[in-house]
Amino acid sequence: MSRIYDVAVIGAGVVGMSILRELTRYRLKVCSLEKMEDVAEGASKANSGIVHAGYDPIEGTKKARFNVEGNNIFADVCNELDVEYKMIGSLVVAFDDYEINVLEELLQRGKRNGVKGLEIKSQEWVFENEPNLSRNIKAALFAPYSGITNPYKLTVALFENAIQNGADVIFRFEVCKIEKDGDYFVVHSADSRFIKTRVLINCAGVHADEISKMAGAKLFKIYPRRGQYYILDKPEKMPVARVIFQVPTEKGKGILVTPTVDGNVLVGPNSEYIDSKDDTATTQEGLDEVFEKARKVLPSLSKRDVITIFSGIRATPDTHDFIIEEDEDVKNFINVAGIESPGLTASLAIGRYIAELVSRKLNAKRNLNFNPYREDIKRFSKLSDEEKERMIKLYPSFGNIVCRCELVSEYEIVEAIKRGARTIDGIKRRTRAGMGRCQGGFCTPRVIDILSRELGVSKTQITKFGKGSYILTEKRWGK
Ligand SMILES: O=P(O)(O)OC[C@H](O)CO
Ligand code: FES
Repeated sequence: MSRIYDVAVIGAGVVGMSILRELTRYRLKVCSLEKMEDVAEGASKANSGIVHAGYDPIEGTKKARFNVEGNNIFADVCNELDVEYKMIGSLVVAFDDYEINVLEELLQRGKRNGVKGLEIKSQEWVFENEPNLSRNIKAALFAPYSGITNPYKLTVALFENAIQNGADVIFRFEVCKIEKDGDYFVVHSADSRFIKTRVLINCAGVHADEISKMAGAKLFKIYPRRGQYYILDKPEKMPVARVIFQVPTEKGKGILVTPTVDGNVLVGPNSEYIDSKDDTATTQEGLDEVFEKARKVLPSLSKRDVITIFSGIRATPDTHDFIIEEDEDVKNFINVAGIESPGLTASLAIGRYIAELVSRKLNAKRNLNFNPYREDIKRFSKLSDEEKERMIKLYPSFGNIVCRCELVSEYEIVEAIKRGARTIDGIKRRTRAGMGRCQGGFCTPRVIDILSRELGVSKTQITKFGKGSYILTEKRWGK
């Protein structure tokens, strides 16, 4: 296989997919190269899903610029892509005078970064508006334009819209060598495929330092920094209405408590440097740290409500800021690296910035057929009874519930497969089948059946996330 492109993006996380989608606004042949079987397999599937206001990053940094720009456009892009985004606001809570001073610093920094609406609220205001928070809280910084989204659904939506507009995404393409051939980069995969491209963009997340080195470009280091989380069952009444942060420390923004757009409660993350870039284990120590710190803010937090735990790995750069630049020595090689928090918020603005930069560089014309709109899969759980009836008449499989915890129909699972899901996790992230209270105990075998039927492969070929993560084996004993 060999294909020739104008632009190739390495890595199909939220940043890579945002850049890819923005590139399709121009008349360019573009692709993304992804080593896994699906999009959002790295940090994009395991983070807090927070759309930050922009008071945290130091003024003048790329983090500050793209955080604020990203926040400003987030609602519009989510609207175009039919992705949930709720601007619920956030509080940073302070427990003593020292922390109240930190709130003041954050307020001033936020103003310098161009963040609107920041206010320090009194203890009374906090208790009136967030009655379940600890009575030891003395004040809080309120940011009305902070919000929440679903990070992997956003990545999927960007991917689908990029494909709709003519981009290619090549999966299972693990980049192992990058060479120059005249004006082209030749990018080789571990399984002996290659593509050629005029511009190469490095969005390889925790592996971005290795890719930059492979291209002979800037040397930097990405340190994997893990964060562990709890997800709580959907409560009858949300214990918090906003994203609740504690004051940041040198370890980051600290452990937060937030509603998710899907109606669960998310608690985490801690912050620990680890040796392996792939070590997404959770540990008792890490989870205990998360729970204790979160309980300080929300004393009613109970482990009885936990339905699952997970960890995600931040791509922390040794430069202390996002690395977003064309390489000084390797022309047409662009690093978009070290995109740790607030990377999700920044991703949409980074996409626009890079696509404009590349279009100028290649003198590309506008793609007049670009369609910014993408429609989400119709969801059984979201429709009224009349709408459900109408859908079931049109598509009988809409009336067959596969995941009873999250009320996901067979129609939704088949639709997710048509749109590119190939694994159990791919189905889970697109439909929520497996994300309910029983964590897939009931629905996973049925999802395997549907994947096997729709893809025309045996059930033993179905994986959780590709790369040998098989669920079933052939029967090898007895009759
Ligand atoms: O601890 P930080 O600063 O990396 O931030 C992690 C937050 O959960 C970001 O949403
Ligand atoms: S039935 Fe799907 S998560 Fe419980």
